[in-house]
Amino acid sequence: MSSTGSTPVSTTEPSPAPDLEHELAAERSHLERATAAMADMYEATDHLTALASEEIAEGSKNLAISDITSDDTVAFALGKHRAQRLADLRHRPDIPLFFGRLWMGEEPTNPDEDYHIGRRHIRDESYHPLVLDWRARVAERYYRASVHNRQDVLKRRRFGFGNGTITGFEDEDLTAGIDATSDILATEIERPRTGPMRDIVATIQPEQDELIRRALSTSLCVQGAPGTGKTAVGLHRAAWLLYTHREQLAKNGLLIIGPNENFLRYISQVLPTLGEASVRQLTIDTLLSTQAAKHTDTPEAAYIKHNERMAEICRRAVWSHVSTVPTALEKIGQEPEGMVISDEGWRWRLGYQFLSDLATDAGNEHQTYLAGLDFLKQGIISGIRRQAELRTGQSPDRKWESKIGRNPVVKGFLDAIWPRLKAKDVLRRLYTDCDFRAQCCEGLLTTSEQDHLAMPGRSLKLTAADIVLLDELESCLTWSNLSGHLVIDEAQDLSPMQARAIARRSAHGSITVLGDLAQGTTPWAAHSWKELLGHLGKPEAELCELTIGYRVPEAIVELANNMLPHLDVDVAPAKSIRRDGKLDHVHAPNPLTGAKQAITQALAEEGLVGVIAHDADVPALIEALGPTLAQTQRVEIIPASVAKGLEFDHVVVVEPAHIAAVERIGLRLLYVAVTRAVSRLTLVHSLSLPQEMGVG
Ligand SMILES: Nc1ncnc2c1ncn2[C@@H]1O[C@H](COP(=O)(O)OP(=O)(O)OP(=O)(O)O)[C@@H](O)[C@H]1O
Repeated sequence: MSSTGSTPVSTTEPSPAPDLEHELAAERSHLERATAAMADMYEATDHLTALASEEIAEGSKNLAISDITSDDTVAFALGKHRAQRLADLRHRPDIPLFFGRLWMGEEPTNPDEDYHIGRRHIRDESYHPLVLDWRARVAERYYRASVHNRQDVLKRRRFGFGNGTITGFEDEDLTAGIDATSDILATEIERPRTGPMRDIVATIQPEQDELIRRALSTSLCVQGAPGTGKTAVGLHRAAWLLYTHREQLAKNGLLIIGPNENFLRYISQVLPTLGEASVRQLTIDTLLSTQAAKHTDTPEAAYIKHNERMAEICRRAVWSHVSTVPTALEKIGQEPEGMVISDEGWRWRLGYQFLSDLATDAGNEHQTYLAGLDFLKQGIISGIRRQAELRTGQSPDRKWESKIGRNPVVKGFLDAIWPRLKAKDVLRRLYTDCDFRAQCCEGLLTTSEQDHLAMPGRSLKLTAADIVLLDELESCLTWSNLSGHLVIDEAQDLSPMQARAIARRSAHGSITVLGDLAQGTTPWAAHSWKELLGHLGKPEAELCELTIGYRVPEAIVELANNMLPHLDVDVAPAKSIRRDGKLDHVHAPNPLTGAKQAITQALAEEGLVGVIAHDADVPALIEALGPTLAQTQRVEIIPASVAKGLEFDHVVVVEPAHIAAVERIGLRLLYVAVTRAVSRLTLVHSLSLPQEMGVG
């Protein structure tokens, strides 16, 4: 295949070689036309939306604040839409308007169709497409067609770009029957990382495209070794879903959930460059509001609170408040045979059997506590209404019904048999009432485990795990909100209880779960996707595995694969498509001085340098490096616990044995750290390297 240098080269052309310079000039002029057409689209959008806003503003003149009308709401929405649309149409010279071209048909010399493929649709004044959005149906062939399955494609062209202009292209003749490799793809994958994550829209691989374009109704779980493109797939899937199901998702929402703010910052630019600036990207803590926690659990308490057994304990804690009919009748001073309700001279009787059947149905047929209470109340009102209809021959109205609902006997009975509950009160009772706790935890937690839930005093000191439990309790009381589609990255780290909270937010939607069991570093990290998918409420989700590594070069992948058998998970190792890259290990009596030298050397090359150390070693490292190195734009110092998902051209891992020594998860933290390297990895150590690394 051709190279992407400043001169275009084409090697796989079937027929007489075209005049490449002439072709390049034609492509550049197409780029100019597309750029001009996009500027026209910008102008037209600006003009139209400004007119509509003016009209609405004119109509709202002289209105008082209290007169806010639906027009004002429309104006607000329109303003927001306008800003987004204009931002999307604004030309950014650093983002090429197209990256590929497809010729389709049967006759290689006379194609029927010819499309340029880019990040967004661009049309000329007569609505003729100049660039097709990569998400359009026909563009799928750009990613999937091969010599083995041509899908009507005759030729595929990939463009090389530099400084906002086309520097070259390479052509692939799909009718020639020979597989080809792409220099443009290789260059793109090996390009130095200079900032946040980029989109991969120009070089999406067939196995990735397969996942990106899976139907909205399909829930997917993508397991993949480090650097196999899981995050990239998740983000491009989000963009594809929004394009294909815009209206539906505008109503029901699409959310991206990531492990921490660092990670969200790193991925934050991908969707906006794909024209999707309004997607909400949240950490799991923001989604569940756990940052509001003012207190911290002991590790033992946190572990128990995140365990799936807590789901049943919460269920019992709520439903155990339901009393029996005889107890409730006694409590409100009524006879065991039933309840007598007086209302404006009338006396209505509801017998024991009627009440008992109603209470049983309320418990059996309603999955939430408050829905059960409502069913019971409505049942009592209907029972009385039926008697009223028989006696008076008339059907009472709604006003009468709500009066009966407020009747002291009816209210007293409902409070006694089915007291109104608040999630916080239930949690407080679980933590402070020893007998109640024992009753709810029976057969689920040992007594010493139960003790970790105990809390002295009456005031609830909420921890992050407590907030997740409140969410669970809340869901036993009433239904939570639902969402259209959720993309959950680094999902292996979710606890069963966090997964259940997510499940409640996507009960009627679908999800894309991305992760790597080998990178699980929370105390409750998943060991099996099947189990986690069950907690996420999607046991039927399709499980797929990606194994081709696009980030980590072969020599470093080999090191990571040495560690894999020691990580206690059953996942496939990565196969890197990158033959470049360098792995060094430097023995330094003082690892801080060694790190300083390694960073200085790393800075001699292009790209970002990530320095990863045991969390506790980070302050000393920053001090040792001094302000010049520690604050260099190209150097980032990362505690091992938050390195997940990130990548750097050169990674310096400081004292790997310290990281590996972290209880239970040390080796996995080290596995994550070494797999952040795009080109070069230096291991700086004074202690012996952990033997699981299999390094000399
Ligand atoms: N088809 C592709 N073309 C070009 N670059 C790609 C492609 N697929 C993935 N990459 C690049 O490979 C790197 C790794 O991708 P990504 O972060 O999505 O992997 P991951 O599987 O989520 O990794 P990890 O498990 O380590 O977080 C990124 O820089 C991404 O842009």
